[in-house]
Amino acid sequence: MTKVTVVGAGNVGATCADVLATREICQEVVLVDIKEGFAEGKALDIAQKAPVIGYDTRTVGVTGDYARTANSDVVVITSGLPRKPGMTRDDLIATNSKIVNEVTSKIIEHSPNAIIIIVSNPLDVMTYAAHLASKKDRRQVMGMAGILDTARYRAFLAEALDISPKEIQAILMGGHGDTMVPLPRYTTVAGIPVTELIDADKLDAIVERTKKGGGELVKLMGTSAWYAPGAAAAQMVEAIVKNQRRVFPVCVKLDGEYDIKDCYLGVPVILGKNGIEKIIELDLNDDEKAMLETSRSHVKEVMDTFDKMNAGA
Ligand SMILES: NC(=O)C1=CN([C@@H]2O[C@H](COP(=O)(O)OP(=O)(O)OC[C@H]3O[C@@H](n4cnc5c(N)ncnc54)[C@H](O)[C@@H]3O)[C@@H](O)[C@H]2O)C=CC1
Ligand SMILES: O=C([O-])CC(=O)C(=O)O
Repeated sequence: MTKVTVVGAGNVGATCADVLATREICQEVVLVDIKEGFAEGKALDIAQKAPVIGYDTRTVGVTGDYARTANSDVVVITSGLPRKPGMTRDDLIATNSKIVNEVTSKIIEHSPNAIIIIVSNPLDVMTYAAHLASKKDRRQVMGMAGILDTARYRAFLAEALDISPKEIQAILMGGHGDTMVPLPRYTTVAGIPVTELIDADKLDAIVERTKKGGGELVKLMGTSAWYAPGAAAAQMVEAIVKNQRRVFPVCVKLDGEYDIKDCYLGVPVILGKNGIEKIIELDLNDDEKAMLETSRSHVKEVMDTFDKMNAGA
């Protein structure tokens, strides 16, 4: 039986659980929250949708009962505060690092073999926090951001070109923030380089909109997005539990790849039953390397803030 736990039954966690169940990605989903009754309610609602839509996945909700999460194959951590208008993702570090530390330790106690996917922000540094707390191999602790960021980029391109978003293949690198590095040189429309189909200035505008894509939604809604993020995390779970070996941008600790060490950044990987099966190293040009370095140095600064907070704790 494939069992997946989603910690945090808020907007992103509940959406992820709903996609996992609706698409029958696993047999059982356990939703956990600290708000009394909240996860139970969300799980019951998803279970009651099953007869209408027609799916078999069982959905269970618990309040802080980690014993019920035991022997999960994959755990998605979405617990933590979302940002409000005027905040950056990095502003969430103090609250969310405590939550991610605590939750990861409890998860590992009951599911030592689980592959962990972090969603909580600031994403790259929360992946670092979970990796430290779990003491697991770096291939088994990863962050979800790149699928979401490329989905935004692909959606904007599809709209501009008036074509199906399914036709757009893209990859993107770097931290999950305004320094992310979309890669138009590696973007195609059914195999046709996107640069042959769209003017450079329009493409530049789409790249800029993508970088600030999370903030655009926060401004519109007063809190951050959940449909695309929840679905993106579920897509990573699917690649792992079905050993699909799909290629996605995923946040992982770099250990010499791209000449970067000890930093958590989004890079193209092959995702399969062991987690990160392989990191793909692209032959970046000088401009792309410079953008990746800017992103690395920003993430490293936030990692240093995390280290200082922990040293003082
Ligand atoms: N990586 C990415 O691309 C994205 C990341 N995010 C991040 O995901 C996180 C969740 O966002 P939302 O679901 O919108 O927030 P939300 O506020 O709707 O849900 C968060 C849930 O976490 C729960 N929680 C807090 N502490 C907990 C603990 N110790 N144990 C279990 N549950 C706990 C809360 O009770 C709440 O139900 C935020 O940090 C947000 O910034 C959101 C969208 C995209
Ligand atoms: O923008 C936020 O705070 C949430 C997030 O990471 C995203 O939607 O990309």
